Amino acid sequence: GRKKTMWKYKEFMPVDESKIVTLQEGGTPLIKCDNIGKDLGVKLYVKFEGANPTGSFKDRGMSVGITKALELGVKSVGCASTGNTSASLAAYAARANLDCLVLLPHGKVALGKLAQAMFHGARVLSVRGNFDEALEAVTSLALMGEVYLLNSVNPFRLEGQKSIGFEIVDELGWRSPDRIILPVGNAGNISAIWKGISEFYRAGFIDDRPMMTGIQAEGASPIVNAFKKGEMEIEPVKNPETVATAIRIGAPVSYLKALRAIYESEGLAESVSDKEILEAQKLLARKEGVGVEPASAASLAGLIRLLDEGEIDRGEEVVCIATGHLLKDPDTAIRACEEPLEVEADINSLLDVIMGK
Ligand SMILES: Cc1ncc(COP(=O)(O)O)c(/C=C/C(=O)C(=O)O)c1O
Repeated sequence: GRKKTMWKYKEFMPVDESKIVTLQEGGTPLIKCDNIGKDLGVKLYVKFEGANPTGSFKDRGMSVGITKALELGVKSVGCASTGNTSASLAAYAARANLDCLVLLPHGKVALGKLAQAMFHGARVLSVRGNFDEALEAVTSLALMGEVYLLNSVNPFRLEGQKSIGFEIVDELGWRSPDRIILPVGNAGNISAIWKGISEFYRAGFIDDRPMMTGIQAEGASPIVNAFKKGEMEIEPVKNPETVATAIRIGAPVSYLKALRAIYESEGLAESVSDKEILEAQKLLARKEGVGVEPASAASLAGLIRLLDEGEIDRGEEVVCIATGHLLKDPDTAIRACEEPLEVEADINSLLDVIMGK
């Protein structure tokens, strides 16, 4: 049978099947997390998107996006990125033999992602500004026809990412969990997952839909602010700040789709502190063996916060989307730990250390 990839659902993808650019993305693990779930009193699953070819959910959207780029005959692709989009675009562009230009916010990109964008051969520009300013700049370039824009403002990206929703309901036995919780930055992913699940709902494959719950970092939470006021317009955050650099975004391009997904699904939006994010990141790694980058842990941090606030009921079945692999941001991981102790290689020195002398 066909390898477990997102292309199991190719009939729902808007691409000509013959020339798909793929690294066998998708088909990621849905990991039951009873250790943490029991403590919290919920039935907890983690959808581990770190298992994708370049280590984040972006690969799903890039596979469709680059396939369409070839269909459209473009020669060069581009994006602005907090890191993972650029890593994924660089890899898929290389595979499709397309030139690739990425604009990254200077000094604010996690090491693993920067290494990937550079090593896969993208032309990397380090922009003196934040992600939002970089996105504005690359969008102008795209409007001049210099590059084909593959940020999540490009609908083909969402057509790939909606497969996260397909896989969750398929794996649960053709039914929805009570709630899907995920980190929200530029807000493409929450919109895409809601779209996918709604397509299966309208096709009659499932007869219920989950509550979509978006989590942002306190220093970068324009969508949460709008949700709490019941509004459909956002106030962009001028200088977004968070240790979770993947979601250090102040003017999310897909905010309207995201708010619609949250309201339509009777979901929620909440923000969490950097401290809560880093604690949740460690909890996943040390209680479940699931290694995720900081932004991905925002989904668990949000679950904990919302349970404490009584916004989420004990006993709910919840899927947290872990959007990127731990290795993406090794600096933050190492900074959160004790310095390794240096020892001599001889047994006596080791025994001294092990015996706590
Ligand atoms: C690990 C991780 N978790 C969550 C998000 C937020 O998803 P969206 O709400 O769909 O933006 C991102 C986004 C990254 C970029 O926007 C980029 O790479 O330019 C991410 O890398």
